[in-house]
Amino acid sequence: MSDELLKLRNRIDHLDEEILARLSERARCAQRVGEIKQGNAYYRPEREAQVLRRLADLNPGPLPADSVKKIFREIMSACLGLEHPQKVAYLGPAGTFSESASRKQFGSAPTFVAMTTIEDVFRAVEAGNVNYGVVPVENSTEGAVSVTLDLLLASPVKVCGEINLRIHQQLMSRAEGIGAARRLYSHAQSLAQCHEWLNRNLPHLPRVPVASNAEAARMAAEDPESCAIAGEAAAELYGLNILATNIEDDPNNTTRFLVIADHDAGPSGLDRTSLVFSALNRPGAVHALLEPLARHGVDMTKLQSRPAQSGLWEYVFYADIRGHQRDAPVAAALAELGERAAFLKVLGSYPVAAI
Ligand SMILES: C=C(O[C@@H]1C=C(C(=O)O)C=C[C@H]1O)C(=O)O
Repeated sequence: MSDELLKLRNRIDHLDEEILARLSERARCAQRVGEIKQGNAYYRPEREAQVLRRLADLNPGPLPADSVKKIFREIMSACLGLEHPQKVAYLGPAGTFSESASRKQFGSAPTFVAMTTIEDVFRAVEAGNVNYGVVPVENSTEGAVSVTLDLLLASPVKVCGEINLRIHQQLMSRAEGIGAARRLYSHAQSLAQCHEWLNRNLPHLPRVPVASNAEAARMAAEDPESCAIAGEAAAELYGLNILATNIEDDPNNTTRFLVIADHDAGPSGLDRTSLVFSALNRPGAVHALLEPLARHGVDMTKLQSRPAQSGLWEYVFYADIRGHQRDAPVAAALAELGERAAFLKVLGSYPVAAI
């Protein structure tokens, strides 16, 4: 081994010892924070977002800010686990994009529980069987997830976080090439998202829609004459070879998830608030409701309508606005909106996705 290589490796060993000593000190601080919280919510998404944003700003390189955030995401995950072990429910089965989104937000320390339906995720949080739930709320190409919107209206849970996940689709199989494949499994939505790529590259391979991407990967693991389209996590879980990467037709395809809990988040300095309200059925009613937001300078980042369960042609509106409900302009605008609306429910304030 060259002298220089040896020296560099010794230096890295020494730095690792320093990092480990500091990590242990950090973990002891977090343990003490946990004792001070005395059973109140241990997970503080606003604080985690601040930590990630601050370190990304301070980052001197050469590591990219994204790598720094991922490393600190795991450090905080382990520290939170020391304070109190966390349980997170998501829309299963294991290996779906919902699981990847959950890990992106919580790191790998919690116990992740796969649920069969979005409603089961809500019920698990409401019953206190888990601390947090992760549910998809909208996709950049498919639009809103209406089941989630309806459950948010009816359920007492709060929104305490958001997660944006880029959806990358991978072609995978047990074999090392596509030659022997007789069929392709995937969820119908993923087949649609890769439609053009498939028409170009595998026009004659029969496409078989199944219940989820993860199920497609599981079936491809059992059937050597098949392949599947799913996310990277599913390939890893079922030991499949990735034959073609990122085959989705729209490279910006993103799904937004919400984190639900029995509490929302404190102000982080860069927040969003989700609300749902209904308008009286008269001309100009929606405009009158939104007017206070504009007057107080509160930006709206989403407005979506859904038919109300109560009556024919009555609508409820889901809005996301910038800012925390405790920020003065947001609080003033919400108070006025509440007076004018037939119904207003603030679903929660939470930090804008930091990772
Ligand atoms: C240490 C704390 O508890 C948790 C762990 C954090 C961390 O490791 O930095 C940050 C926020 C909390 O989710 C805290 O609240 O400060």
